Amino acid sequence: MVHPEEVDVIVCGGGPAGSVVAGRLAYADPNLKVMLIEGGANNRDDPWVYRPGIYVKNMQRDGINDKATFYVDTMKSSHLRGRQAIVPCANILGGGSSINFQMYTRASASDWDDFKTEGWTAQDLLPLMKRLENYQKPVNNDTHGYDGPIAISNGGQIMPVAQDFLRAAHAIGVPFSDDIQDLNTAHGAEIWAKYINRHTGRRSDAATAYVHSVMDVQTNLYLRTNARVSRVVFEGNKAVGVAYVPSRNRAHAGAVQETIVKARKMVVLSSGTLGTPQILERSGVGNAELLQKLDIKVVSDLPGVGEQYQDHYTTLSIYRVANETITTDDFLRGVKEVQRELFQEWETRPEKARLSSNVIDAGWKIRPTEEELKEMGPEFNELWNQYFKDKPDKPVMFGSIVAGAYADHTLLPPGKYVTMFQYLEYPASRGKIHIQSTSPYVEPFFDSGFMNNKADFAPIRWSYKKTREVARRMDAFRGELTSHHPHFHPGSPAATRDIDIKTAKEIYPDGLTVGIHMGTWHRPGEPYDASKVHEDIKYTAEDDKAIDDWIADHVETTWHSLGTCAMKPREQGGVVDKRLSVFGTENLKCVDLSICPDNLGTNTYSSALLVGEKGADLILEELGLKVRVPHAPVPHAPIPTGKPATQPAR
Ligand SMILES: Cc1cc2nc3c(=O)[nH]c(=O)nc-3n(C[C@H](O)[C@H](O)[C@H](O)COP(=O)(O)OP(=O)(O)OC[C@H]3O[C@@H](n4cnc5c(N)ncnc54)[C@H](O)[C@@H]3O)c2cc1C
Repeated sequence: MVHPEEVDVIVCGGGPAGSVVAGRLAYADPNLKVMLIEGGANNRDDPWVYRPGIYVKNMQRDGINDKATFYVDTMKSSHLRGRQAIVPCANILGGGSSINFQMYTRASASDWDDFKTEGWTAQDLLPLMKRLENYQKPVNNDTHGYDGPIAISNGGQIMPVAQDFLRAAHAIGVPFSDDIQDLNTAHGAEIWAKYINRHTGRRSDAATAYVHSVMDVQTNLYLRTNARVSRVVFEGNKAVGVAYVPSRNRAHAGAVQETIVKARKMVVLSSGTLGTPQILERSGVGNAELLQKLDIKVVSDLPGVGEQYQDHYTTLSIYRVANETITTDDFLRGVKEVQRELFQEWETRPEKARLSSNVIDAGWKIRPTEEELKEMGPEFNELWNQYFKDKPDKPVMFGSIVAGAYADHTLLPPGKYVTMFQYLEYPASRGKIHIQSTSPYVEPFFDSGFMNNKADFAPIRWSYKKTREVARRMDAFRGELTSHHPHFHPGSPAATRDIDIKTAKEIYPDGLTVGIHMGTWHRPGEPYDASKVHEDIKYTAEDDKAIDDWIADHVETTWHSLGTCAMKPREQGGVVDKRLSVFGTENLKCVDLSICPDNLGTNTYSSALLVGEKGADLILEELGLKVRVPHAPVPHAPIPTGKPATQPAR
């Protein structure tokens, strides 16, 4: 079908928020013509998207995998000891939901209330939180939904180390809960749910749920992929269309070749926190000074565009576990027979398969005790008093356990591992992104801002210690992978200890060097016994410094970008109002996580969907329409047992 040159609404960017808006609008009225323009490829029936267990491959930066765009800090950062941080972002239909780790969490109620915007309190949003969910777990509260397009379950299998983690977490004072995603719990551990449909074993991505579902039953949703939106076309300050270019400029001598599509009613920017501000700036919406330097005609002077970039910060520490532990290491290493077995299992029984999981089966949200706060220094205590103290629903850190090493396995010794992720949920640091050229092919100036506020070190340091205490109390624990821990002084009682001799001998029974004495290179120990661990490790100031250096050297994105087109008053640097309309323009909205004026303590897929649902309601209201529920049936609903799941099926 040749696509029309004019439609009613154009949605730019097919991530979770854009997919919700395009799908909800098109389904609400079959006469409304909606076009969704996505920079990446179509994700439909891509087995490297819908099989949950292979998600780590999406982070390969090998020049072949182009499901992600890698934003790299333009400048070296003194806060990262001279390092440049890298923030991978989705570049595929479905956005982050096609490549993410599928971990299901939700923001705390006070996070939405803190937006201080009419219509956006947690209470206002609760019906929309329920509307989007097809929650497939038993639960004891009334905050989840059961008829929505996005499936949430425990996946095909739960690894035994998850229970080991929960028992150890309980031993250090973090209680078990059946649902810490109830919008209120800020200190507790749980079996961590996933965006996986328990009936099909497939990833629950936003494009399948909201876009393909509608395209299967209606003809008014036009999908254009591999097309990068370069700018919004204005008449005066009214958005009347967009210009897009091929995502790769490998013809026309690299020149920018634009195609224009007209929008009769509205243009919606949903290109994500790092994409949307670039489109705005190329269109003449942003800091007038910057735009004039690039010879861009100013449509609306909004200095807040591209500012206040936020993320969550991840550090990870890797532990050795007993050789009999079930982990994904051999699958990830590429052991042929293991891969064959797991792929075959998925093809025949995807709903119960080991690959129908992200193997991140347990996790926690934690807040420090009064005693722990005393050790966290003045900078964090000041932040605590302002931000956390009176909001008992805000966790300071998240943590989760992966049954395997989240690392390049060619760099690791043989054996089995678990990875402890530590996530800082409300960093005080801020970054920015701005275009450097009018060309959509030129990389922007990017400053992740990671760790540029000193207050962010203490909670990560505290959390590293907490997860280490949990690891030591797990039955499976067999030591620390020293390369993936802080470099403590070898004489310090806090120094890490690698694999014990017994476990090492099981790996290399005929090895001639197992357990040799070689100074500080090896610290083989007596077999570990978790039942004898009662005391926490004590750290000196020098040890804390080693942890802080490790944080600066290794802290990474949690891929939870938000905040660059904030919904707040214009005079405070705001970019959109409470209806998500861009200040100083007409018929132009931003609907994605760039609109968050403050951080959200959650893995952000749920929030992006929610912003999409809210945006869809606001737009439909302006168009005199109403959302139609339930949404169109999601494709790939139960795959008949025994049939290859790669067949297109409804
Ligand atoms: C690797 C990774 C792991 C993650 N893990 C989790 C997790 O386990 N759980 C969780 O809850 N969240 C996770 N997230 C976060 C979550 O996926 C994101 O918060 C969410 O996808 C953000 O949605 P969005 O719609 O705001 O933007 P995005 O998902 O960034 O979508 C923006 C879309 O716009 C497109 N685009 C960009 N520029 C243009 C342009 N100029 N023209 C046209 N299209 C454009 C992009 O290709 C993309 O498809 C993860 C994200 C990543 C990247």
